[in-house]
Amino acid sequence: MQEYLSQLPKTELHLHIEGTLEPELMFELARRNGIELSYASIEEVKAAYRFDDLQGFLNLYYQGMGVLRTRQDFFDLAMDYFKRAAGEGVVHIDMHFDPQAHLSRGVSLETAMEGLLEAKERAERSLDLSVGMIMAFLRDRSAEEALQVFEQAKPYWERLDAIGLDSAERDNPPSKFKTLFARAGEAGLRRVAHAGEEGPAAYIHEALDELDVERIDHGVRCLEDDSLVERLRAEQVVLTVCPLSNVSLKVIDQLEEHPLPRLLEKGLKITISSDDPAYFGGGLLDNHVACHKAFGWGKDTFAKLNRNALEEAFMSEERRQILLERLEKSL
Ligand SMILES: Nc1ncnc2[nH]cnc12
Ligand SMILES: [Zn+2]
Repeated sequence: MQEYLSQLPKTELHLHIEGTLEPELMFELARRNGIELSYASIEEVKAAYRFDDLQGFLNLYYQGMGVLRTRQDFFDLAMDYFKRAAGEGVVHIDMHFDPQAHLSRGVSLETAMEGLLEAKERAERSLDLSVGMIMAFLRDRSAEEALQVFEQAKPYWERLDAIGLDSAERDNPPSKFKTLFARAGEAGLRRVAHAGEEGPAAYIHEALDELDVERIDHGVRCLEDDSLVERLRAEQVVLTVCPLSNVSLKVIDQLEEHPLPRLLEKGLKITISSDDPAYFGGGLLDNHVACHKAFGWGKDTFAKLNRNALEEAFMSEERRQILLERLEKSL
């Protein structure tokens, strides 16, 4: 099965590029930029990656990305991940990135954008990988700041696929960002949002109704509301579920208890992703292998999850057709 899962062309719709920062690269970038880390060794960093909840993780995630200073750092971060992902059979990644987390520590939008865009272009030329760009906004910061950053990013709008909404979900409802999402829609951008990870099922309804998003990142708490489940099924709204992330952040106790099998049984359009692979114990292939072990899923289920992801990915129709055909041949 491991071999089948390795060669299966896999598509990831939910990945934070800053969450791919492996401790080894963190140390290298710290050295390059003359930054003193609060960790003495790579082992110490890894030992710190035990979280009680989303906020516990976010504190380390924002701290870790402090080593990213130059355009080259952003390029290296992304390229490092793209190579690893392509090496394990990932053919497409829709990548979130968090400009506000860099602006707030004095790193310009241009520095982050130029480094990430260069890595995307290099990967698309030199690896068998396509990359979608999702500019994410931090929901625990103000709506005014988000709008201001979105306007500042105008020179890059045509190179973005979508905007997203992430960071601390509790008490930061989607409706807070209604104006931003309307503005992004007018600018021709697609929209996605994290909802129903730690926040209530009502936030999923709200993201659909008030932000007009086309997919929900996580969404696992939809099961608390039968009418919502029925709506997600009828509209075939894609959920980008992140199994290892949910275990790491204690959204669920253990993978065997994850609602994924129930979500599939209910006929929802499910995909799986790695979220922040450097922090949550593995990339997209590891998530596949863990689900196989926990749920006993066979080839058909994994084919379906990746077909779903390919159908919804931010990529050209030409590449989608090529990859869909390749997926069918790999079965
Ligand atoms: N799992 C997650 N939820 C919310 N915001 C995030 N930013 C990075 N990973 C995240
Ligand atoms: Zn996420």
